[in-house]
Amino acid sequence: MLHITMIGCGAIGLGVLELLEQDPHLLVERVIVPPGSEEAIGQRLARRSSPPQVVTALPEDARPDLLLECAGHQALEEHVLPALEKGIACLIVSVGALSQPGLVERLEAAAERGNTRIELLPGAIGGIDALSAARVGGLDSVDYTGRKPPRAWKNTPGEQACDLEHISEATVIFQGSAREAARLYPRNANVAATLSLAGIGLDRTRVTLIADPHSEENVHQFQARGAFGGFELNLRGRPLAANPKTSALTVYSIIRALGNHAHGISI
Ligand SMILES: NC(=O)C1=CN([C@@H]2O[C@H](COP(=O)(O)OP(=O)(O)OC[C@H]3O[C@@H](n4cnc5c(N)ncnc54)[C@H](OP(=O)(O)O)[C@@H]3O)[C@@H](O)[C@H]2O)C=CC1
Ligand SMILES: O=C([O-])CC(=O)C(=O)O
Repeated sequence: MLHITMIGCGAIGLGVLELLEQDPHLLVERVIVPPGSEEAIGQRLARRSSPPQVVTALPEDARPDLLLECAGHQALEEHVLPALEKGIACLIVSVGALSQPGLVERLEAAAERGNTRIELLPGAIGGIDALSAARVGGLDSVDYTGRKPPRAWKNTPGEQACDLEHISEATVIFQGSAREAARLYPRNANVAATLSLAGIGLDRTRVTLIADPHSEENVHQFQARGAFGGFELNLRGRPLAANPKTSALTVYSIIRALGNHAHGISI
């Protein structure tokens, strides 16, 4: 059985706990939450059959088999970097954090010193295997469009770009590089960052973000061109009820990745 510590217990974290109850090979034994929320989250988890321990940092002597991040960009600096140094393998979904200059190099160096690995999960998007394979032959362009209902852009700079409550047509709220998208939209542009890191980088990947009052889904589209040929993907993700910014596929992507670590066959 693999022992997992999970960072963050919000929409994704609760979804992961729910689904892992079915799998005897995987146990979330501990969750790391922000200081001040231990009691509320502890009470929420107490109803579960085997509730994880709730802490605000990884205990000094703890050595989980895997550390799973589903908290937000800040958690990489706070929890993932020190865990890698200690030799703990980490899986992350807040991939947009890697747009911060120097963080990729620091994560890589920490993993090397700890003789371990950090895995960037595909989360809400698919096709990362094909895109990163295509990169080997050379890529000319990758263009990404993220389209979500207006409620998914609340508390983002999208509020300054348009009147989210009253738009009647699909409205472009951002156009620029994936690096800029990930910085301005940390909770909505992790897919843009993932595509960039698999493809032609954060500065060359062109991103368009759209608030669309006619969409009930989080739609992720990209086109890639290169020596391999061409590739288009259009993924219509169902948002999680607990967080309209986040697609349900992100939870399933985590379950798949954890299963691949625990089971005899990985796919
Ligand atoms: N790769 C992908 O495709 C996707 C990636 N994501 C990433 O996953 C993250 C989580 O998504 P989701 O679950 O929907 O968000 P939620 O806001 O529902 O949950 C995040 C939880 O993590 C907690 N948290 C925040 N910072 C820390 C920290 N430093 N240490 C421990 N806990 C922390 C939050 O606490 P509090 O509310 O008190 O701040 C909250 O309870 C997103 O912020 C985004 O970065 C999301 C969707 C897709
Ligand atoms: O869950 C999604 O649809 C994608 C998302 O939020 C992100 O890219 O950060």
